[in-house]
Amino acid sequence: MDPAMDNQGFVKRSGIKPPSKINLEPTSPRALTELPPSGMNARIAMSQSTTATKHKPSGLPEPAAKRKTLAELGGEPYKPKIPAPPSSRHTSNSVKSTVARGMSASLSRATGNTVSRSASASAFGGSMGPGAKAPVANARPKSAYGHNRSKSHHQPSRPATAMSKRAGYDEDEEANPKGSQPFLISTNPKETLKVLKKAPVTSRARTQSFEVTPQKTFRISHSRAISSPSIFRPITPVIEEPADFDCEEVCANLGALKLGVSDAEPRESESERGMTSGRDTNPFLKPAKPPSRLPQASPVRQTVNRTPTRHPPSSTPRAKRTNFLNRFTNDRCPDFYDERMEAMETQFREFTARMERDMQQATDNKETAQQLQGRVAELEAIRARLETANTSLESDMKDTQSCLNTVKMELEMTRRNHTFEADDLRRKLRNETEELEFRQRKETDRMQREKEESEEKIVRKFKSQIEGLLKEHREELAELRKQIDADGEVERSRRAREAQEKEAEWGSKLRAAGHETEAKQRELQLVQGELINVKAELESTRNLKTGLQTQLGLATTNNLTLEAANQAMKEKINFLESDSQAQSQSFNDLHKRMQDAIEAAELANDKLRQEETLRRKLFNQVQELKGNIRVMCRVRPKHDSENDPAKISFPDVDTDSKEVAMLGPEKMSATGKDITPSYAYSFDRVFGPGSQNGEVFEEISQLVQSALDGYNVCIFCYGQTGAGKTFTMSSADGMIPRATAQIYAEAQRLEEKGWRYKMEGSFIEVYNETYNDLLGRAEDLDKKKVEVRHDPAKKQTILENTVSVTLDSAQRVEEILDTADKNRTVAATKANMRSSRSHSVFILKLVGTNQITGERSEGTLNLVDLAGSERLEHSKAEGARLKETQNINKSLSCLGDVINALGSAKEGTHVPYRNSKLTYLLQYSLGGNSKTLMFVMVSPLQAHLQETITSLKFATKVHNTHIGTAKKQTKTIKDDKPASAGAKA
Ligand SMILES: Nc1ncnc2c1ncn2[C@@H]1O[C@H](COP(=O)(O)OP(=O)(O)OP(=O)(O)O)[C@@H](O)[C@H]1O
Repeated sequence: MDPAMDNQGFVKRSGIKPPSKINLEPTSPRALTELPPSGMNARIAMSQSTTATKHKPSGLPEPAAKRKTLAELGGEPYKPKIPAPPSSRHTSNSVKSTVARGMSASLSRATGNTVSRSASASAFGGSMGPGAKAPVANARPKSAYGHNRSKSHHQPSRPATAMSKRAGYDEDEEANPKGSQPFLISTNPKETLKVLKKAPVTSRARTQSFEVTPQKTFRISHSRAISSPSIFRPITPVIEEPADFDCEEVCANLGALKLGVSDAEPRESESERGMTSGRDTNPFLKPAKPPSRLPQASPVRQTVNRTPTRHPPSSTPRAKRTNFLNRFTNDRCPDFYDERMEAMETQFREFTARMERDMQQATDNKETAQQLQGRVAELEAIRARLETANTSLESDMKDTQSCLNTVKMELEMTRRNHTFEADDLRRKLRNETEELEFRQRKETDRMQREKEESEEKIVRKFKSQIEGLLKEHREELAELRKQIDADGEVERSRRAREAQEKEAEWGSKLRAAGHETEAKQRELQLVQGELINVKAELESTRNLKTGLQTQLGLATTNNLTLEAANQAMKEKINFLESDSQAQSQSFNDLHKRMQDAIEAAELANDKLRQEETLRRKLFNQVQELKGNIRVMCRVRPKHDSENDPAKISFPDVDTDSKEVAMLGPEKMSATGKDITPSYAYSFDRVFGPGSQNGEVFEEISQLVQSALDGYNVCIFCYGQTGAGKTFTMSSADGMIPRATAQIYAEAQRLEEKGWRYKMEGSFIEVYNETYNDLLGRAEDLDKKKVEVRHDPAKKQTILENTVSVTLDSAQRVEEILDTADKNRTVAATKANMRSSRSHSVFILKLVGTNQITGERSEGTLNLVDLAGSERLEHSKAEGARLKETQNINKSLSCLGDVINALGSAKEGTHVPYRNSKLTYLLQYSLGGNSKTLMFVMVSPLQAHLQETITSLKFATKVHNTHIGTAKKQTKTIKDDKPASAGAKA
């Protein structure tokens, strides 16, 4: 990793400010490494350009780039070199490379022109010392100069110049018998002097001067025209001497020539101008002034004056040559010599001054280097400190990490404890709610009893009062009758007495009339005539008497009646006059009490209705508290024919009956011990093998009640084949008949509270992902296409092409079950074992209306007997069985997915109801608006243990799912619209 990045990270963590990047750079080993010569120039250029912008933390001067001198390259100990001025560093470098190239080229030429490039390099090395490399790498291969140099490398030989031919200097050949031998000149003056001292000088040579221009010319020139051919044959240019070469003219020209100053690029000129350009192109004949193309830096010029005093004795050919040259020069060009000497001295002084400056700068550089080393040491110390801090931070981080892990573990523990506590609380809540429910039920029963008792009491009381009143009235009437009878008797006897008196009166009258008649009879005779008259008169009198008697009788009767009536009226009047107040008071009281009793009965009824509503509400709240998805487990008993029972225990059978534990087969543990794995599961209720259907139904009866109250309820049995699903759900005393019987009884009971229920039942089978109507005709079973549609607005499922039976009596349920059973039996004969290979769904729609309260409720009860789950590898099913098993497993898995999705508790989560026909059919009976109860059926056999554990795991997953709060589907009657349904039976 980049240390700077490291440091930044460290700063963030520790707050210690790291040194700046620039500050660190010198500490890096690379910064301290010497660059190879080929990289020098680039480095210098870079440092020059970047130092201006870089931050200098210590304020130290930028150390001068250390460059190897040629002497260093040659393996000599370091000596301060004359540095070029900063602005001309690049140029100096190129000068060096040019020098090197020039030298090696010259060498190539000098050694018979057959030396290869490597040979020239080795020659350079030989000259400069071991280990030195020719700086060819620095050369630009495509530069014009380089190109020309390359050309010159391959030149087979330097052609002999006309001048040399013409002059025919034997001395030259003598001094340098192998031809012209150029000297290799170093930029190091001492080196140069050394070379020059060793050089053989002819007696004729007076002055050999050479110059080093900063650009790329390194030239040794000598006055060839006036000296005998010397060893200082010019490297360049090769001059084509004109045919009329005149020594005098050359001297004259030399007078104008400032020796040591020449064309900056003679070689280029040479190549450009060609070797035959004549005198005009000869640089020696040009005025010697620095060309404008030269770099701004003044060229380093090294001039060695080889004065005669330093020459060897004149007896040597070299001395002779020198003397000759001096003499010649002094004789011919004294001014030029003086000027030249002066110039040389000036240059020497300049050179010395520059040497001193360079020495001073070297010393400064050393100091700077030392300071930098100190800085490097400081930075190293900082780095060490930072590393220590980093290490401590890392250890801190590890500690923090371990703390974090501990905290995480604690958090996990707390969470687990919390879950346990929540479970406990939930269980406690459930127990409490159950207790509450129980109390509430008891309270309701008690109130009901009290109400009935009070009603009975009131009725009894009223009855006795009415009876008392009636008795009183009867007695009064009897008395009145007796009195009337007695009065009638007295009247009758009086009337009879009156009649007897009248009779007696009329009898005496009759007797007197008879006496008179006898007297008169005599007289009759006398008066027989008169008698007949009298007889007639008598007859008429008799008639009158009869008439009178009849009139009397009538009058007597009338009189009696009138008297009786009169008497009754009189008595009545008397009676009424005496008791009317008390009687009316009594009647009023009686009426009032009756009114009160009726009002009390009304109030009691109202209260009862309110309590019924409250009971429903409380009941459903209790159901909600119990959870909208509840799971119960039932273990069927072992049949006599079955062997090898599984080890199943019920740890809390005496208390809650909510746990079941299975013991797995014995296993050998890693430590070599026999261990028996135990699998414990907890549900809302666990029924052992001894439980009866009635006991099971008691637990679910409340849910069935919810369907009447307007909820969608779904009860399904899940488990492997033969675990007891059908026995629990559809046997003669299973959940379906019990549920329908309860619903019917409850609907009857609710009638007195104003509820009228309409109940319609359907029985659908899902076999191989197709719907079949189990209440239709057996022959249509596989022909009729049953359609299931949904009404999302009403959240209702509509079955088309199915028979739905109205439950108008308890017997209808039995009929439904019989028909369904028959159809399944038919199907079972058609397809082997179909009954256990299909899902059967009994759907009971309950629509209730209350005319008194105006309420309406729509609930559905779904009782589902699922097909037995089976593992394919276990069943080894093939063909049709394989397809059945695959369809069963698919639909059961879809059921699991639906419950999972419902439990994800995210609003808008997609619930995959459409993935199977079963879940599609139960869409509105599973989920938010419904209450679900799952029975997981368990086989008691060891052979089914694995399948049992799988079923129990699935059930546990369902048990841990929370599917939201169910909503009651109630409306007022105004909103009532008939629910659509399938074909009616
Ligand atoms: N609780 C129980 N008490 C007595 N017998 C039972 C009980 N449960 C189941 N059985 C008997 O076990 C046998 C298998 O039961 P059942 O047919 O109900 O299983 P199933 O799970 O419905 O099987 P399938 O998935 O094949 O329909 C039947 O003979 C049934 O009478």
